[in-house]
Amino acid sequence: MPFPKQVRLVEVSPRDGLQNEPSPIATATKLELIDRLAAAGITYIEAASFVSPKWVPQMADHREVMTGLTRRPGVTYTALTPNLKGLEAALECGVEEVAVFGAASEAFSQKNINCSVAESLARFEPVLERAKQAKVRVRGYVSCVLGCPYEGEIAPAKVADVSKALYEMGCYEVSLGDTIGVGTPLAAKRMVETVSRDIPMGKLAAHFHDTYGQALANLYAVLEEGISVIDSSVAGLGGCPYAKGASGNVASEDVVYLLNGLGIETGIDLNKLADTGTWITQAIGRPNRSKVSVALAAK
Ligand SMILES: CC(C)(COP(=O)([O-])OP(=O)([O-])OC[C@H]1O[C@@H](n2cnc3c(N)ncnc32)[C@H](O)[C@@H]1OP(=O)([O-])[O-])[C@@H](O)C(=O)NCCC(=O)NCCSC(=O)C[C@@](C)(O)CC(=O)[O-]
Repeated sequence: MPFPKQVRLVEVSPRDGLQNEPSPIATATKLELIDRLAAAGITYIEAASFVSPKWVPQMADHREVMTGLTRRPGVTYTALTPNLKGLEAALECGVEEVAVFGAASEAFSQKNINCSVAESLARFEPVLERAKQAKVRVRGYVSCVLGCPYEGEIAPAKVADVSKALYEMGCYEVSLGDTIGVGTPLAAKRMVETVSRDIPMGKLAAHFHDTYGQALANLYAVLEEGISVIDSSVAGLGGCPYAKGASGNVASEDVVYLLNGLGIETGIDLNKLADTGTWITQAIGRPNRSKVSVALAAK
């Protein structure tokens, strides 16, 4: 299949990128990050997470983040909502889109959201219904699509089952998460090919972590399959608190550089994005894991 002409980047750094940070990050820093990302041309930003502050303390300021945003036209600001409680709180903050998050692994589902995969799907149904009433779109995540920190290998058929359930429930897009970044290109290709038997390719997104340095190769493989939505995180920030060994998401700057080289449009200003990566890593005292950002800064 030819590469897509355009790719939409879903920037997850304010949520996935920061959620695992042990020291509190000021709300003002999060807001500045979100605004700098939008100024660089990112049109879809996952800004916060309406989860329990006991589980993920770094996301405890979700209300302040969602209500403190400077909303730029053409940019969607979204948040994770694992249950009705989270959705109601997000709606109060005027959120226009949310995401539910499930897993293809039973053990990960228990560790991450304290319920089985079947229970999670039952929990998401009223979230989807309420969101529909409120005219709020819902994205679905599936974690551990290429491996689980507790169960090891995950069958593509299991990924397809959970993805199909989310899609049929009303999620407009399903994001396939290699939570611990263990995937390799052939496995990524086969997984996407299996899931796309039930869900149109245009409704799938790739959410790859770079723990084993394979994320860009895996993205290239699934772009060839027709994937046209990619989740990424500036400076490669990221990691899930409930996935031991999970490191950062693929760096947005590296993805944009790859896509530019392939002649695929994103509408993103790479230099501004790289500056944002340099700024946030300095602000929170983390190494910049984007090779492109580091290379551009050294020029
Ligand atoms: C899902 C729950 C809440 C279930 O947690 P639970 O303990 O089973 O829930 P509960 O309904 O029994 O409630 C327990 C307490 O949590 C509160 N509570 C209940 N719901 C909420 C809420 N929405 N917001 C705020 N508070 C909430 C509730 O009010 C109560 O408070 P208490 O009475 O003890 O004071 C919990 O397990 C949780 O918050 N987990 C967080 C998981 C998480 O955020 N993980 C990281 C994101 S997922 C990810 O990173 C993967 C992804 C998406 O990036 C893709 C990939 O890479 O694979």
